Order: sequence, then structure tokens, then C-alpha cells
Amino acid sequence: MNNPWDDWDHVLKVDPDKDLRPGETFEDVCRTGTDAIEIGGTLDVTAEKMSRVVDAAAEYDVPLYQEPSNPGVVIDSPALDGYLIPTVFNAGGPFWITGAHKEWVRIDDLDWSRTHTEAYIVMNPEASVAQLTEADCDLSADDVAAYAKVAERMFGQEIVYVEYSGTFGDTEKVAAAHDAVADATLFYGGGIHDYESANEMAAHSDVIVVGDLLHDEGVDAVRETVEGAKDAHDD
Ligand SMILES: CC(C)=CCC/C(C)=C/CC/C(C)=C/CC/C(C)=C/COP(=O)(O)OP(=O)(O)O
Ligand SMILES: O=P(O)(O)OC[C@@H](O)CO
Ligand SMILES: [Mg+2]
Repeated sequence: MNNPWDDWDHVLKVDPDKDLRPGETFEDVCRTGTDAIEIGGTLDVTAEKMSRVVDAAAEYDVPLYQEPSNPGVVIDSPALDGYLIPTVFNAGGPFWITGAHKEWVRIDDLDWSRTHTEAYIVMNPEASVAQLTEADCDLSADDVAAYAKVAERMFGQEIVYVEYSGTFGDTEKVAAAHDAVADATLFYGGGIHDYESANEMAAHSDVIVVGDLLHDEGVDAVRETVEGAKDAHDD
């Protein structure tokens, strides 16, 4: 082990296709107390939009990671601490499991030391990511735990990510994934909107990811979720 995310409680996911709240800046975003910023979204992301966010956040000392939704949006920037590369374990076909990755590694000379693996288990059928990848979201807690175990033990994934993007998830299913992994770090994302929801999901995961709240409510609301996550892990 010894990855930076071993010590994280909270990640803020910035969607390069969405605006900040009026009057808020990337300096404010970087000062929310989050442990890292992950830059990515499913729809309408381009390399240019990615670069704009990375450049704006580069001068602050919060770790910056790109999470590409396809090979065409990956950018090469010294400001990035690394790349978190999704693989959708419950995707409807192989493209989002190995196909996109195969296309990527053949076109780019990758910096493997900064390239890390994130095993997605996509749980909200309404989310863009579920629709794009035709994910089978009809999963029991046992199914989720089994995917998590396969991801860690058979595919060596560093992070397992239970993704409810846009909606608050089922804590029993998140806890099942958490119990199933030994070394991998369990990320949870989806619908976290205040101290309580952050505190509750942080109790069942290693790291919570907050996304839409930044764009919809702003940095003060995000700061509350940081506190919720930290308190859950301090207890
Ligand atoms: C091999 C490379 C470089 C890329 C492929 C990576 C894969 C498999 C991507 C598929 C999963 C995906 C689209 C991940 C992007 C991150 C993500 C899930 C963002 C959340 O998206 P939503 O919240 O559903 O979308 P919007 O907010 O854009 O509606
Ligand atoms: O936007 P929300 O619902 O907070 O979800 C966060 C993240 O898991 C999205 O990939
Ligand atoms: Mg989103």
C-alpha cells in the first residue's frame, strides 16, 4: 500500500462541463478542506475544458487528479498528481471494461507511475454514466460485494468506487463493498448534500466523493460535507 488516498476522507469531483456558483473561484474550491480534487464528468467533457480546470487549480496545494471518461480527454499536465482510470465492472459490454483502455494505451506514451486504477460499480440507472456504459444496476448487496472482491483480488484495482451519481445510495450495499475489500480503497459517490449525508456514507466507506453539490450549492455546502466525512472517521 502507501497510496495518497489511504489518508483521504473526502474528494471533490469537479465537472469541467459545469460552472461554479456565481462569485466563487477555484481558489475557494481548493480551500474547502477536501483532500483531493478529481476532475471528470460523463457528458460533454473535452480536453480543453479539462485543461481550463487544471490550470485554474494548479497554483493551490490540493492534490489534483484527472478522471477521464474517454481516451480523447486525457491531458498531459505537470500540475496533475495523477490519473484515476475508470473501469466499469458492471458495464453492458467490453468497451468500458477493456476496449477504451486498449485504444488509449496504443495511442499514448503513458506515464505509468502516475496512472492508477478505479473499479466502478455503477448503481444509479438514471445517471449518465449508467446510460453511457449500459450498466446492469440491478445488483444485490452480495453482487456488489462480489464485484468489489473480483476487482481487488483478480484485477488488482487500487480503488473500488461504488457510484450512485445523482442519488443517495443504499448504505447496506456500500457497506457490503467496504467489507469485501482488504487493501483496495473504497470510494463512495452520489447524492451527498450536507453534513449528515456525508457523515452517514463516510461511516461505510473509506472516501466519499462529492460532485454536483459544488456546482449546485457551492463551496460552503461542500465544506460541511468535508466536516461530516472527517468526523465519521475520527469517531
Ligand atoms: C481508458 C480511458 C482513458 C478512459 C475510459 C474510462 C471509462 C471506462 C469510462 C467510463 C465511465 C465514466 C464515464 C467515468 C467518468 C467519471 C464519472 C462517472 C463521472 C460522473 O458522471 P455523471 O454524473 O454520470 O455524468 P454527468 O455529471 O456528466 O451527467
Ligand atoms: O454528483 P454526485 O451525486 O455528488 O456524485 C458524485 C460522483 O460520484 C459522481 O461521479
Ligand atoms: Mg455528475
